[in-house]
Amino acid sequence: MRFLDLAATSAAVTATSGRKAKVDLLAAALRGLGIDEISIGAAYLSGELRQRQTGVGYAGLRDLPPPAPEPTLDLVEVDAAIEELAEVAGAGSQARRRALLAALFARATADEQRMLVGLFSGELRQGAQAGLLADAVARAAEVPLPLVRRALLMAGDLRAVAVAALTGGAVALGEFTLRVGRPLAPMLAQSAGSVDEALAATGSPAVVDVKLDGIRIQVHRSGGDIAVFTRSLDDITVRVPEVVAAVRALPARELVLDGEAIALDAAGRPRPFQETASRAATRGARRQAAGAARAAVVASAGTAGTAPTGDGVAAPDPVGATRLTPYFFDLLHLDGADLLDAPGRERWSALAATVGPALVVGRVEVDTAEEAATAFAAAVDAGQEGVVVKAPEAPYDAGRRGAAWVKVKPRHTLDLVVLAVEWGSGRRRGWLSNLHLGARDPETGGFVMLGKTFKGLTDELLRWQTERFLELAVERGEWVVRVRPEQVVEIAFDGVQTSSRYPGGVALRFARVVRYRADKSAAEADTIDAVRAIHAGRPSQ
Ligand SMILES: Nc1ncnc2c1ncn2[C@@H]1O[C@H](COP(=O)(O)OP(=O)(O)OP(=O)(O)O)[C@@H](O)[C@H]1O
Repeated sequence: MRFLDLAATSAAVTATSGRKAKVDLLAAALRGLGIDEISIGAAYLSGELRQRQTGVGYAGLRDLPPPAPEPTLDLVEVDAAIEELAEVAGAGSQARRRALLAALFARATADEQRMLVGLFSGELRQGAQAGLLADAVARAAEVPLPLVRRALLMAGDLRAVAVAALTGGAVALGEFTLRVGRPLAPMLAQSAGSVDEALAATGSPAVVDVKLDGIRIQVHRSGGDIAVFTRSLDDITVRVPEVVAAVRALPARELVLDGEAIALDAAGRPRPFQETASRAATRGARRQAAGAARAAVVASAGTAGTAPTGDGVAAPDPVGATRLTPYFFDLLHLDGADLLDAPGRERWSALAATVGPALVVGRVEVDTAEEAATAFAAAVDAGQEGVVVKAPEAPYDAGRRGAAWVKVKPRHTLDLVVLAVEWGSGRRRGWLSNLHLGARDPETGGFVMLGKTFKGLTDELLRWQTERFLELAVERGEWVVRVRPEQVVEIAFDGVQTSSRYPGGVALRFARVVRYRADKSAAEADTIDAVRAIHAGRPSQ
């Protein structure tokens, strides 16, 4: 396929507002791809390059050569040129990279150049696009959408799924099953303002789990090989040897466990979240592609105290003063048996029998709202973040945010995306301070602004965010710096009010920063629908 045709599709998708029309455009483009172009085309249509690192940043995209008058590039050529660029290393690499980039851009027409800039800068990478593309793959391959979604959750890799669907149809998609060692998208929770609301969503009886404010861990064990993945499927095995050691001691050969790792003080109460988070420090860690993740489980993880690096050299002890304790709340695989579709109660019995009472989260079964309220109060008194109310019989819905898990915290929080930042004044002069906050709009793939805040920012956060947002800057005005919508921030607020000031018609009351979320991408931020649900007093997605 000509690169120009793909660029035209991408531009048309952006310019079209209806979801169905977008999916139609994407499906038509997918159908037009040759076998060796599917992986490349699927990546470009979701706004990504196939190469994770190219060494080309914003600065490298200035001063490009004038566009070519006629289109000559095809997809495979563009991908090969970028591959060559990505492989440049060693002395003189910057100049060589610049020359290769200039050569590629000189062959591209104006529309093609725009597409290339979007791909290199990451501006085309929008969460909703990946969702649309799953629909488009189903349409183009004429297979049921749930099959594509399921394969995607198991593989975590849209390109592989697109290739399978378009070349082997439903049969090939069926081969993406749970594989020990390959991380799968974790099940997510809806959010409610009270335990009553949560119970209304799950039904009674329900189980009420303590919600630990640590880091989500998905632990895969195959014999002596153990790998630990975060919520965003980053491999953090070498960073958490104490988790590896705990799982190594369990009496099972093959396991996939879901849980939370948390730092506790001597009295068993949670230490501040930042301490736990610093141990995982996933920012910059690369998301594991399916293949790399498989390799990770093969590279046997170390025992507590030392952390072998990839080449077998012992790295300094990552545990330091902050020891993490794992607590598990789900079991997805046990010694050859997949448990994803088994009822929650069965998964819990198998989990408790395998890991023992010391390593499971606190859970009680409740029949009434009063019992649930008591469990909630006990969790909060113990210094925990809240509870997750769960429907006891529900299957494990990988990657879904259904009504079977509903979290309740004593205060509202949302994970929003920073759209722009204002320069501070007075004591904050010279620092980027007031954040413009946006919720994700799954319909358009864009973001809807909900308000601004500069509250809750420590000096350390101000320093960090000034550096971070200058990195993400796309337009530097005198007062406001517009940024690429990539940084997720957790915001606490007192309520949602109707507002004529902001485009979504709603605004947050007393928004303040809780923390930056390095473990979430903008595609996973909360949606405008979730904000509207809070406004209307319903559990939200
Ligand atoms: N007992 C538990 N059961 C399920 N999830 C739990 C439990 N304890 C802590 N958690 C954490 O709560 C999260 C559930 O909320 P959600 O799926 O919305 O993810 P999230 O957006 O990361 O949530 P949050 O920011 O509230 O932690 C899980 O990702 C997990 O990390």
